[in-house]
Amino acid sequence: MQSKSTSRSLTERPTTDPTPLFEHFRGMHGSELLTAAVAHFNLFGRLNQAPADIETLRNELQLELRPAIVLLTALKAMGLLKEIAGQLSLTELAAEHLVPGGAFDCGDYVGLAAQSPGVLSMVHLLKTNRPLGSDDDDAGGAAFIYRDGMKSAMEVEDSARHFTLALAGRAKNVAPALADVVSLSDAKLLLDVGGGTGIYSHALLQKNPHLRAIVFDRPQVLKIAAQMGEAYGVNDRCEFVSGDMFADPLPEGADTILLSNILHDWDTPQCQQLVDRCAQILPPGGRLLIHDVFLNDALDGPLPIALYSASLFSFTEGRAYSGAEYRSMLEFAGLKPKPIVPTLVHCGVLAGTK
Ligand SMILES: C[S@@+](CC[C@H](N)C(=O)[O-])C[C@H]1O[C@@H](n2cnc3c(N)ncnc32)[C@H](O)[C@@H]1O
Repeated sequence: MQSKSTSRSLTERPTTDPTPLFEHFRGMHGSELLTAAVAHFNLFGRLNQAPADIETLRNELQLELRPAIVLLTALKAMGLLKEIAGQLSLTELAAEHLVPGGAFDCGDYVGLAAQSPGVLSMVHLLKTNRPLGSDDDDAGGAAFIYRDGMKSAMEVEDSARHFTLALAGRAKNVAPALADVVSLSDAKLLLDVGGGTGIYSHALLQKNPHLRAIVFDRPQVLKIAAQMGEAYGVNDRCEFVSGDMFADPLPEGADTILLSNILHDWDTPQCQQLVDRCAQILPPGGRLLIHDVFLNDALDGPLPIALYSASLFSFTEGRAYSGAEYRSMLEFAGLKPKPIVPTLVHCGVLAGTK
């Protein structure tokens, strides 16, 4: 076992900001969604006829609410659609360049990508509203999410390891920032629900020598979290508890609960269920920390978050939510939201106190 003196540090931020790398990686969803709208859904031709509200549009396009929000949010963030009093219409840019038959229409040019594998896959996902890997018997199951009855990659050692370690790349960079901006000087026990690598807990433990933590996740994932905890020298104050965050009792006694990159994996009823479950076990004065990305309250950007939302939509049953959406979940659960504090890579922390 590594001694504390040689443990790796999670208290120092990286020298350079890795955010552009994440933006380039997620940028592919921009072309997929634009091409889908132009060449598969004829969205610009349709909206050129008349403005429409989201319900009308999604009925016509045969889209459920989650894919419709993902697609329309991205197009608004690209400056192609605007929404006034609930009515979606074309911006000047889209009206001039994306309406079929227009003098300066470039739709056929965008349509060159119509049959590319990424676009076809996105169109399929938008139409079916099911995450990658979840329905195909030959696929390994959905990444990052597990609930009763679902085929999940997180239940199988190799795939759980693969997906969990992939998230370590972001966590190592962002966790020092989270530990910087969240003051846990008065906290005693942190519960990290769906903690994954546990790196956010490990950073908070390194920053707060009096703190103890419980990382709660699926059994195969916790193998990685325990190895990480050892490397970061915090396992004497960190416990690893396995369970299903929807069905099993959450470990009690924590004054602080962390939901880091969890709610964006789920649709709104599951998000509310998780926030409620966390709120129920907090003592008065306790806090729930939502560490995530945040769309504008009008669901019209920022573009990097709108494109990340498409990535979340593809892999999971969730999407990116706005601060307003999260605040209403907290308030519904009886928690008082505080202002969002940025961390890194477009993430921020929104605390709700009981
Ligand atoms: C996107 S990852 C976030 C991991 C970590 N909190 C982070 O920010 O890097 C989602 C985590 O939730 C866990 N998870 C998904 N469904 C779960 C369930 N029903 N019960 C417990 N953990 C679950 C996954 O195994 C995964 O580690």
